[in-house]
Amino acid sequence: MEGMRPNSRSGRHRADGRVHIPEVDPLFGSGIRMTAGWAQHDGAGADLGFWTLLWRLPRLMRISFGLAWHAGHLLLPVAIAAKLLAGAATGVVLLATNEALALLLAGTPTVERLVDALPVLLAVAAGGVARSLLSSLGDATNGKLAPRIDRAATVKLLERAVRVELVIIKNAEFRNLMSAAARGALSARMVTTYAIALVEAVTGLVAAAGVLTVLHPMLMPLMAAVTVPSAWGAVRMARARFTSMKRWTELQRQLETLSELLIGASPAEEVRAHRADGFLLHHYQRLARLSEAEQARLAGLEARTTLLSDGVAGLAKLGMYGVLGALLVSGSVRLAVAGTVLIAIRTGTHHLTSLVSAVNDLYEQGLFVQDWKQACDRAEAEAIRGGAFELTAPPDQISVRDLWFTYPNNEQPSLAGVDMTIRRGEIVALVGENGSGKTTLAKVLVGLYMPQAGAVWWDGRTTAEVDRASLYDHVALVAQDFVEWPFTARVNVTIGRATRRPDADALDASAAFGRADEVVARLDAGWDTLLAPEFLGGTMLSGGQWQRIGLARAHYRDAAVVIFDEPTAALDPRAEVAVFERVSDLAQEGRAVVLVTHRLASVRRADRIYVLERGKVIEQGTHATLMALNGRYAELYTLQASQHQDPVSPA
Ligand SMILES: Nc1ncnc2c1ncn2[C@@H]1O[C@H](COP(=O)(O)OP(=O)(O)OP(=O)(O)O)[C@@H](O)[C@H]1O
Repeated sequence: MEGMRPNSRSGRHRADGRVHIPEVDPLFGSGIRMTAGWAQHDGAGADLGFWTLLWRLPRLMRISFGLAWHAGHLLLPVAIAAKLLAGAATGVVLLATNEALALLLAGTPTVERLVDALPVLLAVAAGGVARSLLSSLGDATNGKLAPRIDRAATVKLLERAVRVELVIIKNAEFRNLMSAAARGALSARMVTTYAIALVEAVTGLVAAAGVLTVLHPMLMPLMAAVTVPSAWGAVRMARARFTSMKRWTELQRQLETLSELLIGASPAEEVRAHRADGFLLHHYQRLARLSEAEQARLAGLEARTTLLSDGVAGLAKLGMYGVLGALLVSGSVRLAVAGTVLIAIRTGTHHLTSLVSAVNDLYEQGLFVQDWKQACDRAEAEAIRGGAFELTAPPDQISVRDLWFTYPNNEQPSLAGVDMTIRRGEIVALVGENGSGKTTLAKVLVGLYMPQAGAVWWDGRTTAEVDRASLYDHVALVAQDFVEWPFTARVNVTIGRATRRPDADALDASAAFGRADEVVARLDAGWDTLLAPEFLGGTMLSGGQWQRIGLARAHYRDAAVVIFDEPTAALDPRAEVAVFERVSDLAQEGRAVVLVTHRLASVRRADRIYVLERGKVIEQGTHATLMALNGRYAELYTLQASQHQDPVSPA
């Protein structure tokens, strides 16, 4: 337990700030909470005293207010001003009430006295109406502002995230920050909502306290004595709810995971065939009971806290009545003032309770907004910063010299001193065992990753010198894990070059290249079929059908440098042969083709083959020279070829 500090019975905070649930769950081990960035602030307020929260609030609110100003300009000041004026109206209503009571209770009630009190009574009513109108104006303005903040925060995060270097966006720590930031974008609107509620609570409280002080200096401490127990109850319950939420959120996520597994489409086959349904349902019930127990515990605590705070407040009220009575008897206050005091104390208690809960909510949501800010700043700092040189024409040759590349958090380099060259009109094949660095090399070649040492030359410029967007303009990529866009078949191909004007001939040619024409012909709505079974009317494609669509997309991109990373892994033999023939055509048309594959029969036609092992090129040459060399390539090739021969029958 070194490096931990006790927090609650349900969990401990480690020195690194992550939550550790001590009980080991039979399904989730020590909990899934620790992996999710957004979960780290849930219940954050539970660790701090109320005054510490108050002290840290302005810094958190500054970020949200900046965003609110950017999203809605005057809307936030208008909402705050409306709530301030509503608070002032509360003060006016209290003072007018006091006047009215003074007039009405000055002696035995008569019609004249009532008539005299009428203007003041009208002022009480008008003040009440004004307060409601102003408060509603504040709420309506905030209602207009909140979705704008939402959009502004989310769009800012998306715009920045999409420009981040690939190596960073794939990093686990950055992914956690992004997941917290996505939640923070939603929290930004809540911070302003709670801040406006806070303004209303503070002004209401100040109005009540101010009126009491004006009436008699002794009355303000009286209100404090009556409201403090309620405030204590509110703080205690807010804290208890936070602490409980830690456990509840954890259980809730586990329950959601189980219910997704039970009703989800992708695990459905295995859930049935392996009869996992009973197992999953049993654990769902078990965890749901835990969640129920936690909620029941909280309800019990709430009841006890309310009882205690109400009891103490009752005693305080008794004392207050005693003091009020003494003041009345001694003639220090009039009967009318005593009536106003009771109303003011009720108003003050209400606003104090709202204030406490607004501060708690503000702090917790503010932490998420801080994550959003941090993620936006980090994304900006990690944005792709290419050189200034615009690559208007495609390169004639790409070459790498003594190239070294190590992924962040890896100790071993994935590329260690690689030399290679590819020219337009050539097919270069990268082969080697799993993890030898083929995919990494292909990505470094086209500027998706930047080498730590050595350089990738696109003609006379390195990838670091050129503007990266202009470089990507000349690249088409069929990645191993190519994207299955949840859009129509047409968009799935044309997104390869979304800026191109619709061109039916080009679309047909690309479909023919990847043999996607056969796939589209079988779709109910042809090119307009939605390829996303998760949406109504969507269709599901097989792995090989998707691969054909991916190939068509790369062709539609019409780029001079084409990377094929295992382009035929899911294709049937006929489609595979056809695709490899068309890959040769691409080279003959003057493109530079990099082919990463384990199907060695298909690399025989390559102009050069590079054999990689642990990030190094160990052999290179044509198929014929490598076979003659009788090294690793020849060994792998012979091994694969032998799979196609009939087994020798035992004599
Ligand atoms: N995003 C990543 N983060 C960290 N390490 C990575 C990442 N991608 C690859 N690696 C590591 O880099 C090395 C080379 O991986 P690479 O994907 O380039 O191999 P490959 O030759 O293409 O393998 P395969 O034939 O299995 O596709 C491996 O050791 C792998 O673990």
